[in-house]
Amino acid sequence: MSTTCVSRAAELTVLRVRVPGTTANVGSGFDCVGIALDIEDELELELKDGPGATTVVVDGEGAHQVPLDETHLVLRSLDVGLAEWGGRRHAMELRCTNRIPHSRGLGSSASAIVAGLAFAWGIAHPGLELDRAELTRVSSRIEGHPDNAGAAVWGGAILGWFDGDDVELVRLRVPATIGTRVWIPAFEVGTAGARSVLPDEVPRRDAVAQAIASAALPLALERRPDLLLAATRDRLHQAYRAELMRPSYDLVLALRELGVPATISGAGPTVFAVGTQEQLAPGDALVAEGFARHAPAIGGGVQLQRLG
Ligand SMILES: Nc1ncnc2c1ncn2[C@@H]1O[C@H](COP(=O)(O)OP(=O)(O)OP(=O)(O)O)[C@@H](O)[C@H]1O
Ligand SMILES: N[C@@H](CCO)C(=O)O
Repeated sequence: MSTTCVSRAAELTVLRVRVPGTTANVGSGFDCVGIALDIEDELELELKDGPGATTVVVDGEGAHQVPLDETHLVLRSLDVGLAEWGGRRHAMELRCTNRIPHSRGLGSSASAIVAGLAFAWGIAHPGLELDRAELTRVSSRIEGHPDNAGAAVWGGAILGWFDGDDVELVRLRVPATIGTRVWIPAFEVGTAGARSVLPDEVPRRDAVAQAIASAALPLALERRPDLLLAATRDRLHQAYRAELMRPSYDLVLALRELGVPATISGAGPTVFAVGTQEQLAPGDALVAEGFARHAPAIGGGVQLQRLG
């Protein structure tokens, strides 16, 4: 078994992964709706012969913050993938060009996890296409919920949830007439902290309102943009997190007041909006100081390429 893995890995030189950032929740779809965005990290893993040390080189977002050793999230996820699918660690160099901002609600951690798992798949199964269902299962287990991870794996928009240890995932067909906007602030909010302020129980009227909005959300994204403002209305998480990201929460309220289907992206503090050009236009005219506004296309899923 180990002989097979050594000879397989020795045929590989460099694996390249491109992975999109993602927005989660889209308002009412807490922990289950995600959309990939065309803001991509690009990573290369150079495999060297035999065992030995791993070096990590990071450019771009998080370059001076992420660890450059075995605790790097991509390497930790790669190890989980190798334990799942077989294959062993060689000496290697990991090179990351990061464009997804960290701790802003654009799914950077899920993307790093998916990238590490895609490398592991490439080592364990050279020549085989990525098994996206497997990647979704393992990345969602590491991340804890499938919204960001599922969207990073498959691209486009997804609805995903745990069914025991498995993940049920439905790909949503969002028409090309639907666009997105993100307003990215300079400050960061960690996901763990943003989850810790959520209550364990909510009033029944909020639960009912959330059920109605989240039931309408896939329909609104696929073919009823006129429902997007109502379907993205949240009663479960955004208001509870407002004090952690007051400027973002206020911007969401101002945009929604103008009819723009705006939400907090993931656990924040980026603000996200989705809709037709007509629905998004009032937001483009709004001055939002302290935020960098972008109009990313809806992104594709993780890609694994073998070079040499
Ligand atoms: N490309 C990366 N390489 C290494 N570590 C990363 C990378 N991206 C994220 N991380 C780790 O994940 C942390 C950010 O994760 P966190 O879950 O707080 O935010 P997020 O994933 O950007 O946002 P959200 O989950 O709300 O969309 C970073 O501080 C860093 O430790
Ligand atoms: N659904 C998650 C996304 C962040 O990982 C949350 O809002 O906490």
